[in-house]
Amino acid sequence: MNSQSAQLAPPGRRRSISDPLSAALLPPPNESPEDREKRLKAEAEAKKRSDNIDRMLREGERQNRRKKVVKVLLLGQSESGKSTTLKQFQLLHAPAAFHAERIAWRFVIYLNLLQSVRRILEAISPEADALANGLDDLDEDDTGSTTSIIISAPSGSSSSYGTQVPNYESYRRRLSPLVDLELRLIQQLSDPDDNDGFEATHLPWSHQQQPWSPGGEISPMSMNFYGSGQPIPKINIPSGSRSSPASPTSLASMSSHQELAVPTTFNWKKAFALGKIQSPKNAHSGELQGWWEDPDDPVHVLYRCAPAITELWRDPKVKQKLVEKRLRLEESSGFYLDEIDRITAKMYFPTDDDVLKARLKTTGVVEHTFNMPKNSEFRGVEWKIYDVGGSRPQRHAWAPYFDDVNAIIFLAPISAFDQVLAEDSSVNRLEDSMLLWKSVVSNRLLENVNIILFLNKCDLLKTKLESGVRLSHHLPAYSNRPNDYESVSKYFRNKFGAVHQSYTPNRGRELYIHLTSVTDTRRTRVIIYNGERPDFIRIVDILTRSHAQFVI
Ligand SMILES: Nc1nc2c(ncn2[C@@H]2O[C@H](COP(=O)(O)OP(=O)(O)OP(=O)(O)O)[C@@H](O)[C@H]2O)c(=O)[nH]1
Ligand SMILES: [Mg+2]
Repeated sequence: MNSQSAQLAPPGRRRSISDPLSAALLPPPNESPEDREKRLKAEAEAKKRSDNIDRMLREGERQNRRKKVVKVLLLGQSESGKSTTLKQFQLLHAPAAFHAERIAWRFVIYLNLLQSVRRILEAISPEADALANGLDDLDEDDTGSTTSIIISAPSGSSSSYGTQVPNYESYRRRLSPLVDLELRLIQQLSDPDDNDGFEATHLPWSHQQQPWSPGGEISPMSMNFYGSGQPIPKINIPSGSRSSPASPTSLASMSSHQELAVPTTFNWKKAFALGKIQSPKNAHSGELQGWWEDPDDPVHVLYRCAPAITELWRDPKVKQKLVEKRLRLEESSGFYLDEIDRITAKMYFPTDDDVLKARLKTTGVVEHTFNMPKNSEFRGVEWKIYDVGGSRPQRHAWAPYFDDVNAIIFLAPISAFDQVLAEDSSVNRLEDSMLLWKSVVSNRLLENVNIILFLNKCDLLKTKLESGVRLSHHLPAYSNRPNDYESVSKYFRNKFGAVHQSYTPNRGRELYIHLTSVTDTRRTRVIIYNGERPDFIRIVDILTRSHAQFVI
């Protein structure tokens, strides 16, 4: 019996018979040799199972210890390209999910197109001319906005200028169904549970608010911009024609600077993910039944209005008017006017590039998690990327994320040197970016955070400079330096670098600066991740090797 119990006792452990558990585990005194054999076999199997579980637990622990989370915060003013950068991360690390969501962007793209059309109609309205003529003492150079030209006037104040202005009434009439369509799309894209669908676009804004500076003052920067600090008149013209069915609550009363922003609480991508595709309609032919067969789908109105939109956009007189008003729609967010036929086609399905170009303002903070690919040297690393709203009323939501962030990608759209903020037309966009940059780099909470600076929208900067817009007209300090892309981009690189150098509380911090166009997938991919260990991957490398606090 003793030898049996010795045999049963796990190696290295002594059992006392007074221990009730040991006593219970002892074999029955009258155990037959067959029973003993069965018992020993069962015990061996149980031990094997238990060892397996132990092994799995140990492996899980090991993996957990190895698993690292890198938290990246996307910062920058509104329309700087944060959400677009996030889309590029999605495209790189979760392409299947990105592609599955493409169809949901169809409505946003339609809305972007409709907004471009509305802005043209506003610009060519006789009321706009009447008002512009009344404001001829306004210095043209001081109104340097390309995306915030907001034209409006008391309704009905048109006729005395009617003879001098080409009659665009036919455009208004033919395009009037788009007014209602825009309203309908906004309602659909807003949270259906939220009756006040426009809420997110109407956040209160105080002129006293600083670009963002918790606990830090904003001092005047060395860059001074013509036009900043000078209020630019905002005038509202009802965009609908007299025959428009628009109601007082319709978009006609929503001026063009008011952007739709979908609340982060509303999962609109899921709501629109599948559209109305039911496939196949006919099992034999494989023919698809889709939204284009739904007479209520927005595509039908767009399809019918497409010839008029094309005519409007190509009309030389309209083009001239846009030039006069310096409304460069090609540079504005969500520009699809060069592809009207494709976008308004009944079976239009957004491409990757269409989604990257789509504009939907962010409110709140959106978190996305990506795992590094299994075959990469950083397998096991989890990225958490936070995309925040960049307009001034949204910036208060940034600070809580500063505590445990590992890297910041700061986006400054350097093409915006001649534009003003949508939320405050007295502030030059580049000046705002500079102030924001200074606030971020000088922040003590962020002193050990790696910073990557994307000087973004370089494609637009190049086009703008090539079209003859001079940086020195908006930034006197640039003086008579060459107005070409190389010189200007180098100048901005040095300026932003110098601000970091002067204000960082951590002189040892390396700053990574890239000239980017984040709508360009190929180039952005090279910056974010490629086989040649770009800066970005060097940062991940440093983070994953050296910071114990990233281990969960
Ligand atoms: N041509 C061009 N367009 C860009 C570039 N980066 C962003 N855009 C476009 O600019 C618009 C604004 O970009 P978003 O990514 O929505 O800007 P954001 O910083 O997220 O803005 P908020 O959400 O308001 O804070 C979108 O229509 C983008 O497609 C760029 O480098 N070049
Ligand atoms: Mg955004």
